[in-house]
Amino acid sequence: MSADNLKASDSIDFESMKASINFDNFLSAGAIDTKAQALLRPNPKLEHALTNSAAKGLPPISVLPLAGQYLSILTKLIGAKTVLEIGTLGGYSSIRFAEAGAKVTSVEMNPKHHEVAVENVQGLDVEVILGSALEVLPKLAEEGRKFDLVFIDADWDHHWEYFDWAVKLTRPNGCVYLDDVIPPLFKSGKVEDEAASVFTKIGQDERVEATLVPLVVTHPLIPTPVFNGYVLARVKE
Ligand SMILES: C[S@@+](CC[C@H](N)C(=O)[O-])C[C@H]1O[C@@H](n2cnc3c(N)ncnc32)[C@H](O)[C@@H]1O
Repeated sequence: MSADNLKASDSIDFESMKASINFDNFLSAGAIDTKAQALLRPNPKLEHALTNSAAKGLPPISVLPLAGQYLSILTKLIGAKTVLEIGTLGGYSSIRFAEAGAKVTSVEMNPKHHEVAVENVQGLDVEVILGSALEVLPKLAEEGRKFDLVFIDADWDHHWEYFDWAVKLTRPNGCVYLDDVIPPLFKSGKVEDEAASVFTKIGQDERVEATLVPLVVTHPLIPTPVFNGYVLARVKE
């Protein structure tokens, strides 16, 4: 469908909409992102976490500030008091959840990342468990642990396995946030059936209702806008 196929209506600013339907608009993603930074407030704990993580040689792959703000808002909106995070890195997103009022349990397999995260989350209600997620999550389930929100942000090869455990570990009407679901679809260079299977599996999972939230994101270290997205699932009662 081209922009010209769209019908004008009294309630829609059709000219603006037409102007916004242009593939080249993606080239402005960086400028829009820069403007949107105005939504953020200074946060010394987060700034310290980034500086300390960089000084200790951790990769700059924590959630971006606006995404962190989103996680904070989501935590508050659903009144999450307990958050499970898979993939801690230096604890940037853990800090977001904790400052939003949740007790955070975060799982990290890399000892160096674990050590830096423990430094960065000092003073907050964050437990960083050192271990591989597929070993730690069954133990948490055995202990009968349940969380209000599970945030999955580790490697991309085990999305379904993490999601499956996350659902088991989420209380009824809690939610699972599975990050970075778009880039793995391009792993083989094209979006093929088998790569889409995480959507198929989640779609067939009667324990949840879920949706894809697609995003265009910009990262200071990546020259082009990135097509990314996450799955947000509600665990049924
Ligand atoms: C993208 S980073 C997490 C970023 C963090 N959530 C943030 O926003 O600050 C991914 C982290 O997951 C960890 N990781 C990867 N595979 C893992 C696994 N199987 N179990 C636990 N942690 C894992 C990596 O070592 C890395 O620190």
